[in-house]
Amino acid sequence: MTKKLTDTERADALSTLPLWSPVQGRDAISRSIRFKDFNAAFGFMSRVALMAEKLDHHPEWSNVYNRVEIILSTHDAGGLSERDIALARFIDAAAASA
Ligand SMILES: C[C@H](O)[C@H](O)[C@H]1CNC2=NC(N)=NC(=O)C2=N1
Repeated sequence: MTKKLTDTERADALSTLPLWSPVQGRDAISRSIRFKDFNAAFGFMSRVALMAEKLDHHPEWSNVYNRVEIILSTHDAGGLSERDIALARFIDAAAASA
């Protein structure tokens, strides 16, 4: 069972993820990403989806044309865990090379 991060672990991890913001009212982080067009956005989502399956850890997300809104939280733990941090790092790398 994945554990929630402690307050210190959470703060340390978030300081290394400047593009992510805490979600108000819940233990989760979010990032909004704008791509060149729908093709770039959906290509990114496909790459993240394959990794999410591999990690058995899935984002809450939505897409409108070239924008993807992502929320990460660990449902089994009821909050942010190191799995969210790992997925956030993968997402940042995938978005940077899109
Ligand atoms: C059964 C399956 O392993 C679990 O439901 C996984 C799937 N993907 C998941 N994704 C996220 N974000 N949080 C979870 O707790 C989670 N649990």
